Amino acid sequence: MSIESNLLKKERQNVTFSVEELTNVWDGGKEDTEIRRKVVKVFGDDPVLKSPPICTMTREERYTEATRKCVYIFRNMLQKNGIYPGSKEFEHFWNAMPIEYTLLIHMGAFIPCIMSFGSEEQVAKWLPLSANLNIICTYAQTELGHGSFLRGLETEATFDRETQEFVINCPKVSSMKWWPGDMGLNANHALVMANLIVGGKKYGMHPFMVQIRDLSTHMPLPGVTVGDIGSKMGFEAIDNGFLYMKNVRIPRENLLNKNSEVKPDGTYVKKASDRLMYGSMVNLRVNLPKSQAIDVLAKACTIAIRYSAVRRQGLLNPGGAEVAVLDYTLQQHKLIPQLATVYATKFAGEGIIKKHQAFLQNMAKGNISDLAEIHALSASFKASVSEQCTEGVEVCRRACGGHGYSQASGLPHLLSKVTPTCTYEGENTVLYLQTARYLVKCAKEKAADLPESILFLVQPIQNARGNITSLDNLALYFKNRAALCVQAASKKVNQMSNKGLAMHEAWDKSSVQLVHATKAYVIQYIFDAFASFVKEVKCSKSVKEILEDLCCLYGLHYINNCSGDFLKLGILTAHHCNIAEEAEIALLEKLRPNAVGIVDAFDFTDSSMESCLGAYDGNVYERLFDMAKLSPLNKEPVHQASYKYLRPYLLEGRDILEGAKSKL
Ligand SMILES: CC(C)(COP(=O)(O)OP(=O)(O)OC[C@H]1O[C@@H](n2cnc3c(N)ncnc32)[C@H](O)[C@@H]1OP(=O)(O)O)[C@@H](O)C(=O)NCCC(=O)NCCSC(=O)/C=C/CCCCCCCCCCCCC(=O)O
Ligand SMILES: Cc1cc2nc3c(=O)[nH]c(=O)nc-3n(C[C@H](O)[C@H](O)[C@H](O)COP(=O)(O)OP(=O)(O)OC[C@H]3O[C@@H](n4cnc5c(N)ncnc54)[C@H](O)[C@@H]3O)c2cc1C
Repeated sequence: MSIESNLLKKERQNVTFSVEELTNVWDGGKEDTEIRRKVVKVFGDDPVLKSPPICTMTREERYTEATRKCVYIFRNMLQKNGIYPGSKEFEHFWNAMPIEYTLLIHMGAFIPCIMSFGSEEQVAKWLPLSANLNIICTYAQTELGHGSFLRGLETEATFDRETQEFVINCPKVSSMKWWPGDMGLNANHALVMANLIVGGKKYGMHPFMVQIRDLSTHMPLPGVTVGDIGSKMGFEAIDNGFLYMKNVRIPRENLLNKNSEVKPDGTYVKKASDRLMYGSMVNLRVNLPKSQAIDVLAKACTIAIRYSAVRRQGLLNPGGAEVAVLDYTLQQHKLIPQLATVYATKFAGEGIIKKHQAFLQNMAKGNISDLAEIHALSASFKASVSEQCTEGVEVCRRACGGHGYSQASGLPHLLSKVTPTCTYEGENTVLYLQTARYLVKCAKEKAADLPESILFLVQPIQNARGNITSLDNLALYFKNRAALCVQAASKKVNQMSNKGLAMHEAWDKSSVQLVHATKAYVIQYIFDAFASFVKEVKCSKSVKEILEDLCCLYGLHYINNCSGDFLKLGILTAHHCNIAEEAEIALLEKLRPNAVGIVDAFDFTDSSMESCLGAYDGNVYERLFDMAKLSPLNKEPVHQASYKYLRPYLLEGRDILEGAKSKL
C-alpha cells in the first residue's frame, strides 16, 4: 500500500459518524441507497460500457463511444433491469450513467416535452417511438440570432390550407436553429419551436414535430441543412447542432396540440394559457440542477478533499513533519464550504421538485394558479445553483494546485460540464430578472394574496434573539435581507418611473438592484429549506450534528462573503460580523477531521469520476504517472513532429556541442 493510501486510511479511522448512515440520508433512505447501488453495479459490471479514459480520446472517439454506450443503455439495459420511468431505479439511473453520454436532449428534454405539449394521440404516436430509439428527436428552440428573447425567434411555420401542411422556413441565416443537443448527427426529428402563421396572422411560438433526416439512409431531407456546430469548451461527446430549414413541409397533425390547435379550415383554437408554452423550461429548470450541477460539485469536492488529505506540502510547525494541505485553515476555508453548498442546494432542490410535482397534479385538474410561483422559484434556483456550483468547482480545481489543471484530475471535465448550466435552459441574468418581476409584483400585494413561501416579503422585519449563529437566527437574517433588498429594488423602479422614465427604462436602470434582490431571495429560500430539512431529518445524533454544522457553515460563509450588505441594511453590526467570522473558522476546524468521511458518503465510484486525484484509495502519484503513459502523444518514443520540424536544428546543436567537445 502506498504512503498516500495509508494517509486516507488514517483519515477514515478518525471519522466520528457513520458514513453509511450519511449516505442513506443523502440518498433519501436506506432503501434508496440499496437501489442506487444496485443500478450503479449493473452499469459498472457491464463490459460493454467500458471505454478508454476520456482524456485519452479525440472528440470523434468520445462522440462515438458515448453514442455506442447510450444506445446500448437505452435499448438493452433499462428494460432488462426494470429501470423504467416512474420506478425508483429510474430516479437513480443518472448516477450510473457513463462519464459522458449523448441522447441527453432526446431522453431528458424531448420526451418530457412531448408529454407536456402533445395531445393523447400524439403522445401515443411519438412516445413509444422515441422511448425505443426508433426516432431520435432534439429540442430545437434557440437560433443563431436569438436564445433568451423568445419573442425574437424567427423560424416560421405557415399553414397551407390547400395541402393541410405547415411550411417551415428559416428566413435568414440568423434564424437557423443553433445549439440543440443531439441535433448535429444523431437526430432524425426535431421538436421545432416556430412562429405559427395562419392566414397571414402571427400567433407566436408553437411546438412542431419536424422530420429532418431520411428514416432509412439518415441523409438530411430536402430543404434541410443540418450538422454539428463544432468544438466547444466542453461537452465533446455531444453533437450540438445547426438546422436550417427551407420550405420543409410537415402534416397539420405535427403541431403539438395539447394547448392549441389549427383546425383544417385554418381556425386557431387556444385550449390553455400561453404560459404553458414555457412549461417544458420550468420542468427542466426544476430537474436539471441535481444531475448537471450539484452532483458535479459533489464530485469536485470528493476529488479535491481526498487529494488535499494526501497532498503533503510545507510545514505548519517549524521543524515538524510536512502537513496535508487540508490541515491549512485556508484550504479548509476553500473546500469545506463547497461541501455545505452541495448539501444545501440538494435538499432545497428536493423541496422544489416536490412543489413542481404538486403543481403538475393541479395542472392536470385544470388549476395553474401556482404557475407564477413555481416559475419564479425554479428560474432563480436554477440560476443560483448553477452559479454556486460553477464557482465551487473552479475553487476545487484551483485548490488542487498544478494537478488540478491536468485533465487527469477529472476537474477540467467537471468544470466544462457545469459551466454551461449558467447559460442553457435560460441564461442566468435573464432568469433572475424573470423572478424579479414576480417579487416586485408580490411586494405590492396584501399578505392574504401571497403564497406562504413569499409572505416574509410583506411582513414586519423581526429581530433576532440569542445566539447569532443559531440556524433560526441565520434564517431570519436571510429573510430580513431578502425583504429589504426586494423593497429597495421595487422602490428604485418606482422612483425612476416617477421621475418620468418609461417602465421598461425604469426597470433597466434598476436591474442591478433587481438581480441583487433576487439573489437575496433565492439564498434565503435555499438556507431556509436546508435548515428545515436538518431540523426534521430522522438520524443519529452524530449525523445530525454534521448536517447542522454544514447548514450553519453555509449560512455563515455566505454572510461573511457579503457582510457589507448585512451591515448596510442594518441587519448585523460590526460586532456580529466579527462573531460570524470567528464562528466560521471554528466550524471549519470542527468539520476538518470528518471531511473525507463526508465526501465518502456521496458514494461515487472511481469510474464515475475518472480522476487520478480523487480515487477512493488515494494513490494519486501512481495514477497520474499511469495516465500520462496512456497519452496518445507518448505512443512512440519520438514523435513525428520532432523528426519533421526540430531535427535539423537539433543536428546543428549536436555538431556545435560535439565540435566544442573535440576542441577541449
Ligand atoms: C420567455 C422569456 C421568459 C421572456 O420572454 P418574453 O416574451 O419577454 O416574456 P415576458 O414578457 O418576460 O414574460 C411573459 C410572461 O410569461 C411569464 N413566464 C415567462 N417564462 C415563464 C415560464 N417558464 N413559466 C411560466 N411563466 C413564464 C412571465 O413571468 C411573464 O408573466 P407576467 O406578464 O409577468 O405575469 C425568456 O426570458 C426565457 O425564458 N428565455 C430563456 C430561454 C430558454 O430557457 N431557452 C432554453 C432553450 S433549451 C436549452 O437550453 C436546453 C439545454 C440542454 C439542457 C440539458 C438538459 C439536461 C437534462 C437533464 C435531465 C434532467 C433529469 C434529471 C433527473 C435527475 O437528476 O434525477
Ligand atoms: C451547452 C449548451 C447546450 C444547449 N442546448 C440547447 C438545446 O438543446 N436546445 C436549445 O434550444 N438551446 C440550447 N442551448 C442554447 C441556450 O438555451 C441559449 O444559449 C441560452 O438560452 C442563452 O441564450 P443566448 O445564447 O441567446 O444568450 P444571449 O441572450 O444573447 O446572452 C448574451 C448576454 O446578454 C445578456 N442579456 C440577454 N438578455 C438580457 C436582458 N433582457 N437583460 C439583461 N441582459 C440580457 C445575457 O445576460 C448575456 O450576458 C444550449 C446552449 C449551450 C451552451
